[in-house]
Amino acid sequence: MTKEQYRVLAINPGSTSTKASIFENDAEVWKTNVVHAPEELAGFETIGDQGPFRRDAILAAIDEAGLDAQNFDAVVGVGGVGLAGVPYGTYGVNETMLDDATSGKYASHPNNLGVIIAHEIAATCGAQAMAAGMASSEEFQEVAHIGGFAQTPRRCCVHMLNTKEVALRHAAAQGKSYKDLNLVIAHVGGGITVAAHRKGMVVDGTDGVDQEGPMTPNRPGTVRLVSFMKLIAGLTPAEQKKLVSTQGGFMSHLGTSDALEVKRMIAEGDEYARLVYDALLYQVAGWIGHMAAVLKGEVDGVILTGGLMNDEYAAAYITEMVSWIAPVSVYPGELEGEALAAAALRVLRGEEELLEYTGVPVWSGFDHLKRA
Ligand SMILES: Nc1ncnc2c1ncn2[C@@H]1O[C@H](COP(=O)(O)OP(=O)(O)OP(=O)(O)O)[C@@H](O)[C@H]1O
Ligand SMILES: CCCC(=O)O
Repeated sequence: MTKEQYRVLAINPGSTSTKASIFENDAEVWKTNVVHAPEELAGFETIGDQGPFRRDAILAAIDEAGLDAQNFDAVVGVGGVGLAGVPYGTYGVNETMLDDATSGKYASHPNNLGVIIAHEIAATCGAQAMAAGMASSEEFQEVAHIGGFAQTPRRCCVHMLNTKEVALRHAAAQGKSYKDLNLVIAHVGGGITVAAHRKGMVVDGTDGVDQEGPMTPNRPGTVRLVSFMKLIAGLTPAEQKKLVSTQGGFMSHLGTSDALEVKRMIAEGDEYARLVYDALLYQVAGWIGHMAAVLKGEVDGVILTGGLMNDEYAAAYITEMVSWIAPVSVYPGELEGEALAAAALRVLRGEEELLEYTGVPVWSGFDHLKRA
């Protein structure tokens, strides 16, 4: 039986902070972004070890706000990048999912803590634990899976949660359905991904974690491989991992991953900072062109979203380069809390089925095409 009012807690752990929001039906009544100092996180050996610390930080923030941390109908965590490539949707958190998120079998990323924390908090209050917004959800067309080595297939690792929510709202504002439109959507934030959404399916997209696509504030994106091999020669695996996941992009060129700091440098007349800032935007525009080709030029709109799109200069720079493709719409920031709550509410209201996570990816390779 459906209720008139649902209360949902949404949890979204990122690399340096944990975002949480409480929704009463569609209204966000409280939100927080608990920032974790690097020295606090440095004390944990694995990302999984950070779970209790981040969970307690959220519960303390709810308590400090004088709110009830118990009476939830659902606690929903971001599915993120660390789960199997299952169809996009909203899933009940089960043991298989917890095992995959904990082991880092598919990817070890702070997002993995979303479903773990959701499960723990839901268990204390009899709420349904859910996972939504899996970046790893598999919708690629088959040709997009081929990588440059047989051993390195391409896979989906796109900012699904924010970009699909933005696309749903963009379509609705035009009196259309997301499933009617062909869109190229660039999420330009702390991480950056660019994807081709064909009639509601992400048929191709850059990989935000495996380093493909534009450079980001702290990651390299696609790099020249032979030069890269020279760069990492002599580094340990741990040093290599740190280099590619935190030391690229603005960080490599300018010593900061904060785009606002880069803008301050530019305002003080730093010409190199200007060039590097422009280069990130130039690379985003280039990948938008790539995804327009994936859609064979049949593009109804280009959408720019993410934190960096708060900067009018940045949005205008990309728009100038890609507006020949299709009309460009800018949705600065992100709607991830809203997207998580909306996913949970659709299930609670009976509008959408709560899916069962099997841990079995829908795409598992090309064996069915290979000759014996
Ligand atoms: N007005 C602005 N101008 C330029 N950059 C901005 C502005 N506001 C925020 N940013 C930048 O946006 C980035 C953060 O974006 P966002 O909040 O989308 O990232 P995130 O949530 O940490 O990661 P992700 O985008 O991968 O989910 C930071 O680099 C921040 O400096
Ligand atoms: C989907 C990519 C997430 C990230 O950039 O960390």
